[in-house]
Amino acid sequence: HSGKKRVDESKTLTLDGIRNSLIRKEDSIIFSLLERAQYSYNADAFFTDGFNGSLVEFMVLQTENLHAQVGRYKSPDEHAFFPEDLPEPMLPPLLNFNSYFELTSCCIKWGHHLFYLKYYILILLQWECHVLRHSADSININNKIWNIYFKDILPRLVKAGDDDNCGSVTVCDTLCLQALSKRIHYGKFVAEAKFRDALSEYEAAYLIHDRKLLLVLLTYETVEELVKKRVEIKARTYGQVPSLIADLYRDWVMPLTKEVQVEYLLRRLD
Ligand SMILES: O=C(O)C(=O)C[C@]1(C(=O)O)C=C[C@@H](O)C=C1
Repeated sequence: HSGKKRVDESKTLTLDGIRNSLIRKEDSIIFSLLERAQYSYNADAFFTDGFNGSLVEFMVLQTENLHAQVGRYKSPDEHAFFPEDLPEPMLPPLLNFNSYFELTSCCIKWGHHLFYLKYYILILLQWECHVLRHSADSININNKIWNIYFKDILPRLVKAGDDDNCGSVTVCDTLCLQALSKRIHYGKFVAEAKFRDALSEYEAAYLIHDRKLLLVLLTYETVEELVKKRVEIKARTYGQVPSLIADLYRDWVMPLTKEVQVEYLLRRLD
């Protein structure tokens, strides 16, 4: 029994489990990119007057503002594009090892011992689920994702020009950016699983801070081929630009996921 329990508990940390999670995230990415592909580029949505920002910045910031209030960006697999401008959640902190300390100070301050008792218990139950190292919090490549999305991905995906759909376009862009960011930053979990599977190799590369070696260690060409093929097949069932979406995966999505992995592994033992 105990053997089986160990396997169950570690299921979420295995590379296979994490790869399945990446597969599910593919659907949101493909679907939101194909929705966006119905509209033209609509540069007006990205025009910034240098003071108020662009319509799409407004949309992403306001969406993040709302989601932050229910604690979205306290989760280790969520990364905001405008993290510095977000409000604290209205809900009690969600339950991981780090929030134990926030919670303690909160309780001392307000004396809500009973109210928070259930959260203390849940924290203890979830102790094991704290998968990533603390240094993971400092990795957020959303600025890069933003620039690549507007400069490289969109121009390949959509027609140039305007079709007077600025509003719809900003909604689509927000969804695309969030889906891409979530998948790419999931690289942290992929890297953690790989590190645990091959401690000594990754430790050796970490010690000499060798980015190239880390990249070689974490790259699986055959898996990348499979991902590309699968994305192409999925995109074909929805729309007319299957190979383009697969190419975007090859050129941007997978390389950025690997970049997050390298960054994570470089800080994993700090
Ligand atoms: O599945 C993995 O091992 C990953 O690291 C994910 C991923 C990807 O982005 O899909 C990235 C690098 C690997 O070469 C293969 C695939």
